[in-house]
Amino acid sequence: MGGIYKMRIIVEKDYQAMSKKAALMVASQITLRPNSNLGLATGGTPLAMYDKLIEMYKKDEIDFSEVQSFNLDEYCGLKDDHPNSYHYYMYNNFFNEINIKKENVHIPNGRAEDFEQECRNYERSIKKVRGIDLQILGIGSNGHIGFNEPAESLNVATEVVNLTDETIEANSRYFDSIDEVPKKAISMGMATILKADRIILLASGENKAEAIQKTVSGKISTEIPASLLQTHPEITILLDQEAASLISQDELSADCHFEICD
Ligand SMILES: N[C@@H]1[C@@H](O)[C@H](O)[C@@H](COP(=O)(O)O)O[C@@H]1O
Repeated sequence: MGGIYKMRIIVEKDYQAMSKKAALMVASQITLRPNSNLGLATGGTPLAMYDKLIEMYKKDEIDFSEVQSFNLDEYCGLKDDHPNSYHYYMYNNFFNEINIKKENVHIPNGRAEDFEQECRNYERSIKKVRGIDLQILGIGSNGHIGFNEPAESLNVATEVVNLTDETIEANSRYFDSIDEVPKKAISMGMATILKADRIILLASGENKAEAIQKTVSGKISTEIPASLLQTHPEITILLDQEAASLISQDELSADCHFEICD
């Protein structure tokens, strides 16, 4: 079989090399389609990718003027200018340094008066632009993507979600204390994510190795939400060596492409 359904796993030697490759992939997408719709992620992992994209923009190698962006998620209850809100993160780490138009930036409103309406509107705003061309994802150490936490069933569309204790604890490293971490967030659902034409999942470091091993293992479980990515026709898993350290090549499904870069 030619195998159009092929998961690509690319292992780069370290975090910087992984981030550079991710930035090049995003840049190619924008070069091919200047009015691309990008799905964007927060967290520590994509920070160096954003830095590299800023560098490329400053060298006139990419133009974001026609790009639309859609963030995966936002905490409920934090003001946009709270240093831990994903609004603040995106402007502070990326948007303020590039020429994306403010009206083309979409981030769920974690302080909406009517959350259900906000979630429906968010889904509608993605549909209105004919969907996401390229979705960037990180992964939680429990296998979550966006804020789709391990559970018996997962949300299809954008919804308000309860964060698990594990996620609250993991994300408390960005807050002054664990009590300050919001307990709820708005997150794109699994179908919202899986509808993207292309997906790149980034993971770096040993603490992601187990989640990555389960994500690519050839089995799907709602207890590892990222494992559903194995059903996507255009998925690239971009890793550093530590994050890839528990992958056993025998476990990978036959149509998986595995590549180790020097
Ligand atoms: N909702 C975000 C995810 O989108 C992100 O992938 C994850 C991992 O974050 P980090 O990259 O900091 O490990 O954290 C948060 O929970």
